[in-house]
Amino acid sequence: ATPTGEQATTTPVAERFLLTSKTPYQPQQDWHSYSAAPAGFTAVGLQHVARHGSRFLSSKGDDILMLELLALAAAEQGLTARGEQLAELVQRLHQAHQPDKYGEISALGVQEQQQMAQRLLARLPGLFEQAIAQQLRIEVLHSGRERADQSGDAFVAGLTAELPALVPLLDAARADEATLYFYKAEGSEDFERYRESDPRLMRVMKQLEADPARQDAALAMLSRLFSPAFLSRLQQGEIELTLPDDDDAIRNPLDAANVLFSLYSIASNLTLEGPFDFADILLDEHLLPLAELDDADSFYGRGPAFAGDDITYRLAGRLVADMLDKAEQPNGYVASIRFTHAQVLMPLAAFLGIAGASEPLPENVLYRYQNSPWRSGRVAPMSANVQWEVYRNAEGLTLIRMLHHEQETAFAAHCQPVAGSRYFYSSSELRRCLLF
Ligand SMILES: O=P(O)(O)O[C@H]1[C@H](OP(=O)(O)O)[C@@H](OP(=O)(O)O)[C@H](O)[C@@H](O)[C@H]1OP(=O)(O)O
Repeated sequence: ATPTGEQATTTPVAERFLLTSKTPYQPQQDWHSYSAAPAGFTAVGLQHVARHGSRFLSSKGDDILMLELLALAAAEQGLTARGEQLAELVQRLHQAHQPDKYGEISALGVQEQQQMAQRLLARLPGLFEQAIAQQLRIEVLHSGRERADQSGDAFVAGLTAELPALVPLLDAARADEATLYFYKAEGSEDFERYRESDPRLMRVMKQLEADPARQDAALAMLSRLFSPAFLSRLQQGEIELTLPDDDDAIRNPLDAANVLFSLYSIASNLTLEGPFDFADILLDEHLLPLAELDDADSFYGRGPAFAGDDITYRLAGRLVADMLDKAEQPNGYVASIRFTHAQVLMPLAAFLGIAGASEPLPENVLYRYQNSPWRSGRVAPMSANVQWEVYRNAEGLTLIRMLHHEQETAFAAHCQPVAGSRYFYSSSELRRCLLF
């Protein structure tokens, strides 16, 4: 997959971010190729925010529902040989989550975070040596949820394995819901209302689910696994599988296909616990319409969404203000490192105006892969991150260079970099162009 854009026709389907928001992390640029800071400026700080690393299923559910559907089919001799292969695979995937790995980061997730920390030290060695010499501290913040806290631990382990002298400089990790869980914290009532009942959102999601091509892909996917007799029972609404404390359910072929898509995509995060290989079971051409639906759900639910309305990303302004304040007033800290969720990294990228992550759609244009560059696999893969390197000169001017998944990235077009540079912005310009 190309970090900047996607050749719609030449990129193999498998590279079209089929794993959507479950895409494991890859750094998008080698730091050796980063542009040099303007003359007279040295790195003095880092403001970092990352999604947690690759993980297990966020909660029990999709595994249980699929096991129940497969058992129901098996009891009616309604499984094909491939369906029996799937049943064995899903059983192993379920077992890998026991006794309670739901919501935790996986071994791959630990690796992603540790290696990101090691690349940070490799690209800014002077910054951390200076911090040790001047006893500057590192603030560690997370959303309050386990996988975010675990990711902070992995990142910190990556730092201290290389530089043990950092250990006494690290604050104890603490939750900061206002900036790292804002979509659920107080003040998020308008956003909650949008998610639950906005008529535009309800309309577009209903349209996308009803799309005949998507319905056909779901049926084609399932017809490789279940007998025609069982599938028609599912189509007639004779099968209803629900969960006690979760609104996920299987009532029709699209529900079943979406549950299968969720298991297929999370398997990519569990390669070190697995392997859980869906290659013989699912075809990319059936997965693509489901990935598009999942991306649409994220685009409208926590991405740029509808042109002229910032309801889905307005609250990210709290985090941007926190990052900017701490970049300008370090108060004895060299870095703030933050660990959160896709529900923060998606709106943050929209708020910052990052190209490919911030283009909304007019209400009368439905999200499709053909008419939007937005892909959750590109905007918020696992371990997605925004890093602001803070530079200062002898006059005390503060510049910020942004990295998005470790790629040099411009802020919104209406933010002006300093003369003669593409990626370095004064903090006062960013305050003007982002927060006013
Ligand atoms: O895909 P599921 O249903 O697990 O959705 C998760 C979110 O995962 P994502 O869809 O973003 O890949 C999860 O975000 P994460 O960054 O923590 O992985 C979120 O915390 C969780 O609540 C689910 O989101 P939802 O919107 O509540 O379904």
